[in-house]
Amino acid sequence: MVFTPGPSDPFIEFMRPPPDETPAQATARMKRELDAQRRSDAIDESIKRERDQAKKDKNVIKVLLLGQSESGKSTTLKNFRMRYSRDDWEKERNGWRAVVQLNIVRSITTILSVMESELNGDSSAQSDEEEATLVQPDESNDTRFTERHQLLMIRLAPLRGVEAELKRRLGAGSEPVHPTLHMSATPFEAENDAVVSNLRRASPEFAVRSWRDVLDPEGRPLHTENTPADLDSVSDIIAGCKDDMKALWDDRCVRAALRRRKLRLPDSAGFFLNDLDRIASRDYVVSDNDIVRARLRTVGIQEHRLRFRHGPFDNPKEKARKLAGNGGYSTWEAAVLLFRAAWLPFFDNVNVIIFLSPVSVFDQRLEEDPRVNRLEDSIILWTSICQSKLLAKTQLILFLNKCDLLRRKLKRGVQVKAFLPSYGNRPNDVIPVVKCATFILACFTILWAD
Ligand SMILES: Nc1nc2c(ncn2[C@@H]2O[C@H](COP(=O)(O)OP(=O)(O)OP(=O)(O)O)[C@@H](O)[C@H]2O)c(=O)[nH]1
Ligand SMILES: [Mg+2]
Repeated sequence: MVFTPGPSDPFIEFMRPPPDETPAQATARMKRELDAQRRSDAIDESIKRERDQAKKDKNVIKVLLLGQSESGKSTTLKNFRMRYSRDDWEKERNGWRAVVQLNIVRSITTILSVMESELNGDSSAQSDEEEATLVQPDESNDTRFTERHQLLMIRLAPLRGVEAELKRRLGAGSEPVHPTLHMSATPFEAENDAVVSNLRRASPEFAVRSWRDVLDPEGRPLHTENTPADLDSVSDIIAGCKDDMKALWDDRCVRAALRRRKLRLPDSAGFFLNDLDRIASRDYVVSDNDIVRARLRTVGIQEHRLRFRHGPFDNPKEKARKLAGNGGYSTWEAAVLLFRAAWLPFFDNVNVIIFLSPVSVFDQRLEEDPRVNRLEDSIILWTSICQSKLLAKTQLILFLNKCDLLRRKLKRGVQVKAFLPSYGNRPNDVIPVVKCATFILACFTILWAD
């Protein structure tokens, strides 16, 4: 629309074409005016779009899921998506098959490596006080490996190739990630990376930037070279090894060797060896529970949009207002951040932070920095978050998870005070341990609330 001033407009004199204007000059002038008008319309349009977006954003809650590696960020997000983003969940279901298969194969190859070390006479992990209490009374020389075990190892050797193949496929969509400076055990500020650089060691765990990169909308791994026949060949080998895998996992010599090396596979991420009958078959169908339990280390930033009929954190009054006001939906934007040094830029405009702190890790050390106790690392991270001025208006939510693993660990007789002397003589039970962790972590929120 071209602007035409009215006769009383003071600008009319400026806008009036010169009396001696030639037809060519008139055409050029009109083109200039049209261009100027187009630019002006475009600016108006963009202002309108921004206003509309700002109105929509009022209903968007920005949430960050934070926590150390293996704290359960991806699992928490999966639980939300399973419930609130069911269509996408269903589309990705088959894509998880390769991840579960990789989890199984990885457990088996871990066992094979332990057997190799034992047969080569490599010394097992140093025994300590805890381990001494865990050694079975009947554990003796008859738990040594024999020719039968060697035969099992030979028959299961093809699984090493399957592991490499599955990694190649899953990595193809997202480029596997190698540990870097930013994966260190530090608070999230980057300058602390230098402190632990000399202690860093390579992490053996396969990782991808985002699980969405490896699951296409059709529910199959993204890698274009993967044909259904390729996928079937992996399933065939795994199905063919089922009985041997079961024999390996049920073997008492194997269990004894794992105990000697302090490897508790059932408590480790992505453990599926008790489900071999169901999973190691050609027609395996991935269940919801399998997806939630499947372990795929993610080291990138993932952003997801979830729509809630009413927000998960709404109070009843707010809920009623939303139901009346905008059709009852609010959007929850979740980002899972992993590199600690990458957290800071995302703190701007974030409404909620859900911080995951596993309580079962009091006796574990970080893989990326074996100096650091995992529970202490969680406390350091949480403190950094509570102290951040950028988060002064952000709601902080603390999830203490992995209580089931804590219960199992305490039941086995592992003593909290052996790892955290300050725990003192409090009872070695789940509730007191969780209360104690809550107390310590809550202290920081209160301390820095001002
Ligand atoms: N038993 C038990 N396992 C859990 C719980 N929460 C998470 N897990 C498992 O812990 C493992 C690690 O969880 P993830 O969600 O992958 O952890 P993450 O924080 O995303 O880890 P990174 O991707 O390495 O940063 C997975 O195998 C989960 O199934 C829990 O409450 N109990
Ligand atoms: Mg993850």
